[in-house]
Amino acid sequence: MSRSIEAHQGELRALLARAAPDDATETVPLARAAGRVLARDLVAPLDLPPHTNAQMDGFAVRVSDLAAVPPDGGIDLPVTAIRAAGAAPAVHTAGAATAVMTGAVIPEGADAVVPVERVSPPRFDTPLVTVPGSVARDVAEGAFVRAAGSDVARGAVALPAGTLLGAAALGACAALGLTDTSPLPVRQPPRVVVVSGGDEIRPAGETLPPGAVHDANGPLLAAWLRAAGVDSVTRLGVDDDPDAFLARLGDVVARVRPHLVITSGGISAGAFEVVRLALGRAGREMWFGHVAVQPGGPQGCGTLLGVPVVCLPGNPVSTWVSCELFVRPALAAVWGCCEPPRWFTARLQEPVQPLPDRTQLRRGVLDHSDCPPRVSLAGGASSHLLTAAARADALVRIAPGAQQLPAGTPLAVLPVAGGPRAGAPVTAGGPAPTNDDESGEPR
Ligand SMILES: Nc1nc2c(c(=O)[nH]1)N[C@H]1C(S)=C(S)[C@@H](COP(=O)(O)OP(=O)(O)OC[C@H]3O[C@@H](n4cnc5c(N)ncnc54)[C@H](O)[C@@H]3O)O[C@H]1N2
Ligand code: MOO
Repeated sequence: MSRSIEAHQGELRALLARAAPDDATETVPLARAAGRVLARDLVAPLDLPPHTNAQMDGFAVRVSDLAAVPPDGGIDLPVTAIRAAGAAPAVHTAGAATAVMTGAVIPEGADAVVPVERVSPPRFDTPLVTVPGSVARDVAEGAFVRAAGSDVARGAVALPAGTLLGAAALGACAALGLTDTSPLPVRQPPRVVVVSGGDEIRPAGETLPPGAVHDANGPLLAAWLRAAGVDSVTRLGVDDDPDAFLARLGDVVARVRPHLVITSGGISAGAFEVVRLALGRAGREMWFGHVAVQPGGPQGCGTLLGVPVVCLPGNPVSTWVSCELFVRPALAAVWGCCEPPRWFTARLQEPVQPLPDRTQLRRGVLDHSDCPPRVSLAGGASSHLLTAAARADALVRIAPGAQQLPAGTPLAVLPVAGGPRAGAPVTAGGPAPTNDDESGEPR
C-alpha cells in the first residue's frame, strides 16, 4: 500500500526536526549577508524615521488654524518658510503655512501636511496659498506626517531572529546605520552529504563504456541544495557494493558531520539496490516503500549514525521532483533555509489524461499573460526526460482520476527554477514526446 504524499512529507519533517542544526551562528559582514538568516534579534540603535517628517511635497499647517474656514470658501495662509529634506528643524508660524518637501522635518508647531496639488495655487513660489474648504475640513492631525520611530522605535526589535536577509532587510540595516562591514550574526546553514551512483554511473568527463551513463544526479542535487540555502554540500559517488557504500559514507559522515544525507537511486525493486541493501542493514528506523506519486514513487528515509537520511529514486527527473515535493517543505519548515513551496493555480493549455491511482507531477511552462496564468506541458511524463524538465518552470499537479481533463482546467502548479527566460530564442519544444504519456505507467 502506497503512502500518501502528505504522509511522506510529514515523515521527512519529523525526521529533520529531530536533527535540527545546533544553534550555531557565524558572523558575516553585511555586504555578504544577502540570503542568510539572521540568528539574533537586531535591535534598532535609532528611531526610523529618525525625525517626524513630511510624507508629501506640500504645506505644513496647524490643523486648529483650518477650523476657521468659512462654509462657502477656502482659507488663506501666508507661506512664511520653505523647508527642504535635510534642512535643520525649524519652528512653524501659527496661522501660516510652511512649504515642506517630502522627507523634510515637520516644523515644530505644525501637525499636518496638505499636498501641494490640493491648494491654490498648486506651487511653492507663492507668498500665499488658499486651502479650499473641502480640503481644509478634511485635514486631520497627523495627515501626511510620518512620525519619528513609526517604522521602528529606538531600542525595539527591528528585525527578529529568523528573518531572511533579503533586499528590504539589508536596506533596513543600512537605514539603521549599519555599514557594509558591520558584522551580522547569521545562522550557519546546514551541511548535507549527497550520495549518487550505481555500477552504471560514471562521473562526467569519463568516457562511457557500453551500458553506462554519466552522473546527472550528483550535480543536480548539489545545485538544487545550494539554491535552497545549503552552502555546504559534499558529494560522494558510489558503486553497487553495499559494504563499500557503508564504509565510504561512514568516513564522510565522520569527517563532515552533516545534518542530512540525501541519496539518489538504488532503492526500488532491483537485485542490486545498493542504498536499500546497505541502509536496510546499517541504518536505523529505515523505511523503504512507495508514495502515491509519479515521478518520485519509490522513496526511503531513516537515520545512519544518528544522521537523517532521505533516499530519493534514481531517475533524474524523479530525484529533482522529489526535492521539490518532499525535501523543500521539510527544509523550509524545519531549518528555514529555503522558500517553502508556493503552489498557485494555473489553467491547462491542453487536455491531459490523469493516472488512475496516483497523483502525477508533470513539468510545465507558465504563461503569465493571463490571470490565472496558463500552463503547457514540457515533454512527456517519463522520469528520464531530463532536458525536457530543464525547459520547465513549473510542476503541474494532476490528481488521480479516470476522465481526461480538458484544456482550461484549473490545476495547482509549483514554480521551479528553470525554463525559458525572456530574450531566449523560442524553440518548438525539443524532442518529440515519448509515447508513454498516457499509458498510465510511465517510468
Ligand atoms: N519492478 C519495478 N521496477 C521499478 C519500479 C518499481 O516500482 N518496480 N519503480 C521505478 C521507478 S518509478 C523509479 S523512479 C526507479 C527508481 O529506482 P532506483 O531508485 O532504485 O534507481 P536506480 O534503479 O538506481 O536508477 C533508476 C534509473 O535512474 C538512472 N540513474 C540512477 N542514478 C543516476 C545518476 N546519478 N545520474 C543519472 N542517472 C541515474 C539509472 O541508470 C536508471 O536508469 O525504479 C523503477 N523501476
Ligand atoms: O520516480 Mo519514478 O520515475 O516514480 O517514475
